[in-house]
Amino acid sequence: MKDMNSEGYTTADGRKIGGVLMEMKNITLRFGGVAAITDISFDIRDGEIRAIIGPNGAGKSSMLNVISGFYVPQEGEVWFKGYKRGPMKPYQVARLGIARTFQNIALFDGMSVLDNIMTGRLTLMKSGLLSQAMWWGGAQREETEHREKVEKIIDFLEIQSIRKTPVGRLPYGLKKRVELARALAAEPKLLLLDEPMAGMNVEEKEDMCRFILDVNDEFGTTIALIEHDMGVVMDLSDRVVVMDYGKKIGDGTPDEVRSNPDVINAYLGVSHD
Ligand SMILES: Nc1ncnc2c1ncn2[C@@H]1O[C@H](COP(=O)(O)OP(=O)(O)OP(=O)(O)O)[C@@H](O)[C@H]1O
Repeated sequence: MKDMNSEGYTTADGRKIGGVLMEMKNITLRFGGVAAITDISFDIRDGEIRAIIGPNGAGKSSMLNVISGFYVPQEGEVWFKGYKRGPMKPYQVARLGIARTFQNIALFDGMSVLDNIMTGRLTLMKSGLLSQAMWWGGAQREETEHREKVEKIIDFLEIQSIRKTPVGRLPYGLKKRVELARALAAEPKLLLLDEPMAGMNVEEKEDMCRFILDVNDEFGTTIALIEHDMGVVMDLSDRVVVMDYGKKIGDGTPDEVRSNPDVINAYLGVSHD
């Protein structure tokens, strides 16, 4: 990483990263007496791949849910695109340009791959039922545009051959790819990935890694992910936040994090599987 400032920085591999897209300021989140997150601050820069890692129960999922707007922290502030974000409904978050995948795949098993991916565009669709009835040509044109965008994503993620297959019949790795496709269909500015490699074999992990890098490169999508697999995270990410027992114990490039003694003690020295 070179010349980190408010305008951005340049990664070791020469990519230009922009200014702050999202900022978490002193976030504290409690469930009854349990503090899942204690006073954590960090930012996510425009165009970067940012990982949040940590042992079981460290608070990663809780943090992803704060970023996605699903949880509202008791203390602290969330800033996105220069505005302080208040409590929001999921569709409002989607309209802001934030999309996510889930650890336990959340797709419609009985529906085809294509139809599942189309659901990702729902928040972008202007035509409701009434306007479709009154303005049929316009609605058709809109439908065609949505289909074209979705077909582009299908090509990009190399899932043309399964576009008509019901999702329930697909192997796990492909379901994960379809979920990524659906999230991308919303054309997010910030894409949140919840343990994208969980449960995958080595080959599936390599594929997923390649697609995440390609999405970032091709669409310029900023990506924040939580992940257990240390190796994958270190290969993929520009910067990494490390959590342990709800606190932030490290934040920096993969190399910086790897050599941080607190991180080594809390995370790397322990087996978590
Ligand atoms: N809905 C909830 N109600 C009560 N406690 C919760 C809830 N969600 C999380 N917690 C607690 O908050 C702490 C952080 O949990 P969280 O799931 O965020 O960690 P994690 O790092 O994602 O763990 P894992 O890697 O096992 O998924 C844990 O002590 C957990 O038991």
